[in-house]
Amino acid sequence: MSHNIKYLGQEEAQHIDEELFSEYGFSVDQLMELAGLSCATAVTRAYPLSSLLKPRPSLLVICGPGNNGGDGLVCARHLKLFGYEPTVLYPKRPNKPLFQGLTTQCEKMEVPFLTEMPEAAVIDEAYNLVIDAIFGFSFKGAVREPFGTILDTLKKSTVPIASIDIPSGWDVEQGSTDGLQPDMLISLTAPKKSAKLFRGRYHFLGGRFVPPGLEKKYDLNLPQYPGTDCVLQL
Ligand SMILES: NC(=O)C1=CN([C@@H]2O[C@H](COP(=O)(O)OP(=O)(O)OC[C@H]3O[C@@H](n4cnc5c(N)ncnc54)[C@H](OP(=O)(O)O)[C@@H]3O)[C@@H](O)[C@H]2O)[C@H](O)CC1
Ligand SMILES: [K+]
Repeated sequence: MSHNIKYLGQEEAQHIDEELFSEYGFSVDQLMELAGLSCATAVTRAYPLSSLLKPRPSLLVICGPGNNGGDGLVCARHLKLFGYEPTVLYPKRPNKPLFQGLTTQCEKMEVPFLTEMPEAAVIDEAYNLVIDAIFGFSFKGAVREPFGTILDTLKKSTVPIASIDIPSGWDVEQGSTDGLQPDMLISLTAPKKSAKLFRGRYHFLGGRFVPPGLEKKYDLNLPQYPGTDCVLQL
């Protein structure tokens, strides 16, 4: 789609996020729910149940320690409601009611949690898709464990990866030459600068919650979402 949508720098993305909470009155769990629902919906568009190659509609959702990981938990819960079989790996869990609640919600939805990262060959055998909810727009510096090992394993796996907001391990603005190469990217609010280097098949925009004043202030120039859809293919 040809549209002059703005690609955000890291600080700009963080400022927009802060303003949504401070000036515009949203709460984190509200936006996370909408972001995660967008991600689950985008996955159903790119990988409908009928297109999956394995007999069971199994997905592996890997969640990191920040809000990107929270989006992943919400996404997993909605994908379960949509008929998929997500399994979650959540190795570093923040001690905060928001994330504890999202974890309980997944458990009550009978979404299994793994205790360790499977080998690449096991992932290839068991899952149709990996959802990468490890790092979002606050990622900085060299990857720290256990996520370095997790990302190395993902690079060895041949299962397609759908990344939420940023391919994890990529610099938010500069990307990465030897990093993950996801098949899908779901940009939230607006794409980040590194999204220009995305070479996968599906780029979706989600997070249909931006008030007009904020869109104008940051010149986001967002495309119009069709009808009542919460996602848009870019
Ligand atoms: N406005 C929106 O569009 C919304 C987007 N949402 C999602 O939120 C993320 C951004 O969430 P945030 O919590 O700010 O940050 P991250 O999830 O990217 O990650 C922060 C945690 O990651 C750890 N971290 C950072 N760098 C490294 C590294 N090099 N190695 C290992 N770990 C790293 C960091 O750890 P600390 O040690 O510093 O604690 C953080 O814990 C955005 O991308 C969207 O997905 C919201 O859901 C809704 C609004
Ligand atoms: K990610």
